[in-house]
Amino acid sequence: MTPPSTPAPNAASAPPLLDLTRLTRRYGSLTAVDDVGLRLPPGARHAVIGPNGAGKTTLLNLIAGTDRPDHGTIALDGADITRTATARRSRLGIARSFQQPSVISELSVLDNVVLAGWPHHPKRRGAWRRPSRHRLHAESARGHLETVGLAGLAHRPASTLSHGQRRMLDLAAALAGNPRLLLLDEPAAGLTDGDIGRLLGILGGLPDSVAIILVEHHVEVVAELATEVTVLAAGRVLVTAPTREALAHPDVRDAYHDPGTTARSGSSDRPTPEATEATEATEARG
Ligand SMILES: Nc1ncnc2c1ncn2[C@@H]1O[C@H](COP(=O)(O)OP(=O)(O)OP(=O)(O)O)[C@@H](O)[C@H]1O
Repeated sequence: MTPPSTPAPNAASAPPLLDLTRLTRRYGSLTAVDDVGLRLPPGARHAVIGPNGAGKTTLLNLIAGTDRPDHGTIALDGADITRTATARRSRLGIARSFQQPSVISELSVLDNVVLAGWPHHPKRRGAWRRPSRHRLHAESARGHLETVGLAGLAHRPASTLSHGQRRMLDLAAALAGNPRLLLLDEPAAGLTDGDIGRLLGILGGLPDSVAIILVEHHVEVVAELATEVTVLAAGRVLVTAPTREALAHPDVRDAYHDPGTTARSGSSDRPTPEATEATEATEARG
């Protein structure tokens, strides 16, 4: 499974898919995201890692538009979207999954995806009173359920799904908007090894037209999926580099070993043994 790492031939002249410039978000005296810059080409496979409280989720919130920066800019395809509403960003192709899967338990698995895709569907108007259009929505939703391996459970109430299945449903709902940029917040959290394997297969199989920013504590997932990694520490970019380089970077190891310099809360995600294994695995691959 080799994610796309080579930009398209005209990538040098085209604007990056996403361009973050000096992005800063403060909560009172705490600077959660501090002067962050990041450029991603279309189809990027990019991971953001860092200790608890490093600012990873806040960064995703700023990109998705559910939070606003105090300073800095966000551009999508060269257009400034810093002040663009979340719903509009979603229609422009930014989708996300959440740390806690956002699933509507009362609805069926299929209807969760239909609902998520509704605002994005070209034939959404009047679909509620036109069965043929309703069928179109259901067909594309079924396609996304197939992608995540839930097609066989389409008519089950979402409340009956396991944690791993809810995560896959959350992913199908994110895919329902046919995103160009998929923001994934700890998609492997709480998954069994088998589920993580399935997740890797699904994400690895997504087309190049979908760029991914992956926030993840499982370093082996990062090593498998990402071609480039940004390490955040106390809101700042410690390093952005190709995955193997970033995971092996001495500052990264120091940061994870010295919570006083980076982590504000807890240190459960110190990936010391995993990072070492993942780095070795990445080195072995290439
Ligand atoms: N709405 C908020 N109000 C005040 N402080 C906040 C808010 N959101 C986040 N923070 C603080 O900003 C810092 C960064 O939080 P964030 O959730 O982005 O970190 P993270 O890297 O995603 O952490 P984790 O890995 O634990 O999810 C933390 O100190 C957090 O407590």
